[in-house]
Amino acid sequence: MHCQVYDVSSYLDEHPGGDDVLLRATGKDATDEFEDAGHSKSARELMESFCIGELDPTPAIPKLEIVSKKQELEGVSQKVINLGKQYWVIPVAVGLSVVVSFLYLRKK
Ligand code: HEM
Repeated sequence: MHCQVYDVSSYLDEHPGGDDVLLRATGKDATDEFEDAGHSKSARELMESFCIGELDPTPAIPKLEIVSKKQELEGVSQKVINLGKQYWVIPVAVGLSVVVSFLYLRKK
């Protein structure tokens, strides 16, 4: 709540609002729920005795994938090989048509 972290585990049985509301707010920002309940000044003072720390406002650092130069080159050469594999049909088709036209012209 309010960028602070509270450990209310020892207060569950004593909380006048019940333990269920506290348990439901565990592990998340309960600022709105806390404010909606209209807590008194003494409740806010009591709350401070349960404060265990501050929430770190810095966003989590995204995980980066480490790719070595060698892996990168291997990826490129694999792509070229795959491309070559796909286009074997063209030279074969050209070769076949040359043979067929040669045979056809020889018959004439
Ligand atoms: C360390 C944290 C908290 C403390 C010390 C605390 C303390 C109290 C106290 C003393 C009361 C009695 C009324 C008053 O004096 O204001 C109360 C009532 C209540 N609290 Fe909390 N509270 C805490 C957190 C929360 C949270 C996180 C929620 C909601 C998720 C919550 C929900 C309520 C509700 C619903 C009531 C009943 C209000 C009513 O009957 O009108 N409290 N609390």
